[in-house]
Amino acid sequence: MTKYKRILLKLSGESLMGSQKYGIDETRLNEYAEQISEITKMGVQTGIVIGGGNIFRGLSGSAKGFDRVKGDQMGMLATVINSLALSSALKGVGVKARVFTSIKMEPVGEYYTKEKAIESLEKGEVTIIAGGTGNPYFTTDTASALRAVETEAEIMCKGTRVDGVYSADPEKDANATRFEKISFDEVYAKNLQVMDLTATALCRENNLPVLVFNMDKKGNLKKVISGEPIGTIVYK
Ligand SMILES: Nc1ncnc2c1ncn2[C@@H]1O[C@H](COP(=O)(O)OP(=O)(O)O)[C@@H](O)[C@H]1O
Ligand SMILES: O=c1ccn([C@@H]2O[C@H](COP(=O)(O)OP(=O)(O)O)[C@@H](O)[C@H]2O)c(=O)[nH]1
Repeated sequence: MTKYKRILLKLSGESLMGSQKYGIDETRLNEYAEQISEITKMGVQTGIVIGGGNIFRGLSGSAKGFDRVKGDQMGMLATVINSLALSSALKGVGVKARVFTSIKMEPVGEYYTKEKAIESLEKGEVTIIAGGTGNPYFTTDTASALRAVETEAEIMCKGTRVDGVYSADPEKDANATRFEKISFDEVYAKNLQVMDLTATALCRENNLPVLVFNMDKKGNLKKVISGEPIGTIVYK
């Protein structure tokens, strides 16, 4: 028995770098594919939105003098590169995956519509939605929240490289403590930076819970789906 029938999994682009300084670490990519394969065997309908921070971030581009909109478009294209890499790794472990893009670029991926994505989920295909929201000034966390709500996922599972939501950034503060659960209002009041405010607001308004967990530990995704107490649940 699984706890969820349909999820939206957000994967961090930055985590895909693994031990590298840039780009895609194949070992990490294959580990992700294995973990996703495990849960598809359990029958969970899985939508995926993946970031692009391992390749390009619009904000860091504009800090170097890039036009922000062009930089964000480069960032969105980076998420397409990661999505193609993930679909190929999934194929390698025998999992059927389909890539949709929020910006028209057939035949790289099919142009996204809610209906086509749900059809793909219902067929049991891993449904990867690339290209962020298609708009600049947003993040892939916001794209994940949006696609989760649109495709009627029960939960957004945010796979990161930390064990959940902490009282402070655990990568910077060794005394930070982890919450087992926390409300969107508290995340906002305490100014916790685990997800941007646009994404947080979208989840809160649509009553979409978010589970933040460490995707870099093998077997964790299966634990999430089995309902084991892991990570932090953010709720309304
Ligand atoms: N209060 C917090 N709790 C957990 N993580 C936090 C917090 N504040 C900042 N972070 C950072 O957020 C990151 C998780 O977000 P994620 O979207 O996966 O990363 P990125 O934006 O680097 O791709 C963690 O690696 C952590 O450093
Ligand atoms: O709807 C979106 C999603 C992403 N981006 C751009 O794509 C980059 C990569 O996404 P993100 O930083 O969210 O990826 P992650 O942190 O998950 O690696 C961002 O910096 C933005 O420049 C965007 O413009 N609109």
